[in-house]
Amino acid sequence: MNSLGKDGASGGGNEGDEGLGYLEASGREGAGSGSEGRRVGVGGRGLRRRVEEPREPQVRPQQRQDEPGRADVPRGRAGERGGTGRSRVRGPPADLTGRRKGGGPVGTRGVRHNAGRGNGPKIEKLARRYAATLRGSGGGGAHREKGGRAGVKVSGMAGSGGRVVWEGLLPPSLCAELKALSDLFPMMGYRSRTEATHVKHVLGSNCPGMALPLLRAREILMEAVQDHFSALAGKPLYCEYTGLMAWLPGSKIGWHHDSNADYLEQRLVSAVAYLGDHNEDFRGGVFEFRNGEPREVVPRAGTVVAYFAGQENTHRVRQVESGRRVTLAMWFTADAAWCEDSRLLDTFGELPGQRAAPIPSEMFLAEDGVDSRLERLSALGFEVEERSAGGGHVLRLAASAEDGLDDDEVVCADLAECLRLAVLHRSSGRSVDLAQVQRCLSSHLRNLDAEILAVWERSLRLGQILAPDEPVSILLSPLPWR
Ligand SMILES: O=C(O)CCC(=O)C(=O)O
Ligand SMILES: [Fe+2]
Repeated sequence: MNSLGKDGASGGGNEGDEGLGYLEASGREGAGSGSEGRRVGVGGRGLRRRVEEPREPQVRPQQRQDEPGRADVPRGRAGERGGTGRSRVRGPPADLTGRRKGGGPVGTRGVRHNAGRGNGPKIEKLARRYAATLRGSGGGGAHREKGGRAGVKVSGMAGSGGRVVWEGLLPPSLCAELKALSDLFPMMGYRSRTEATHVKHVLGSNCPGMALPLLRAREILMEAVQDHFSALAGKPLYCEYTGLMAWLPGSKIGWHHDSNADYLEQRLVSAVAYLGDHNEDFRGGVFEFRNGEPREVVPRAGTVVAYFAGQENTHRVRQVESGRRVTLAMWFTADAAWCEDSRLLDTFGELPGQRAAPIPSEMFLAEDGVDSRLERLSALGFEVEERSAGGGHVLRLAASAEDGLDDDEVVCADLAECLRLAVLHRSSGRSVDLAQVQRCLSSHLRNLDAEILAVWERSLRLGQILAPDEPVSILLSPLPWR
């Protein structure tokens, strides 16, 4: 059993999970090739394929006993995701996907990660560092906060059991990078009409360098949470889960607290960073506590809400009406056995990317069979055609009347490359042709991957691999064509 298998947003897992099976899976991107070339983009109805049972556990639904949202969310209805009126790309009907087999939440009380495997000394080092943080905080996290983080506004601490809102904790450029990253890895989330991008998905992809901004943001949140909550909890905290979440139209979550199931009981503190702005990037999706102050958190890029994961912080997220609400969700634990760093280190060893294998397509299929990458491509205004001869995909930016530009197309190795080019093209503007983007991106990615290998070698601890002021950019930095 791969220890990382007991992972996922639910933090629990299923008996019999194969762990990070996708890292060893042989399934190629674009399975189903060999058929005639066909459109799979806008209006192409997605890639129809019979789906193998996934070896990677789907990120499981967090079982919320007290969540009205779960029962009334209809699952598996084709064409239901989104609802923004944009053109839809549909995949095979739900009965062909079979992808949730064995993926439901299973109580795993007593199941623990084999976190110490090969990492005993590293964990001790971590614990020592956390203990030092705790001592350094002078027993008053809140006090430090007030004088602390330059430019960060703090609210909501008084009498709220440690509940805190940091405004401007993540810089806008980092939020933009993370939103782009969420566009690039839109794997199915642990809740209906959501997408999730866990740090392991990025490290295990063929571009581990893209994990840099995620690790940087993880570090910023981790430090803030440790400063504030370790002292309040009276014990050191470890990061237990780090993932980007994209909430699509129709998604919501009813009243719940974040440690409300057997397999979530290790969770002590929750932190959610908002990466986009309410009423600009999306409508709806306001966060609300049932009691106490602050009662409501209106998402703004860079704002972080953090709170103890117990019942005293029962909360909900109101339905997202339109757009894409992207967050960075992190949970923290006092139980070293659940430390995410050690699970990632177990899986990737000293050098991420060395065990990289394509993430199987099943992980991108929603309950209604929609391939989320195709949906993203469609939303960005691209079509994809799967080629029969020589494999690969043709990525096509359809000219629209407003652009006054010709159709532009390029051949990509797989859907992951299609998405990278599409996202980057969007961020660089339509005057750039796709072939130029492709040329620049491939050298940029080589450099990035070399960079992450270098920083990984410099430190064993994930959260320390980036110097605090090191600029991090995967897509949105000035690239050669600008
Ligand atoms: O995205 C948010 O604002 C909170 C999400 C949440 O409550 C959860 O994932 O448990
Ligand atoms: Fe929650």
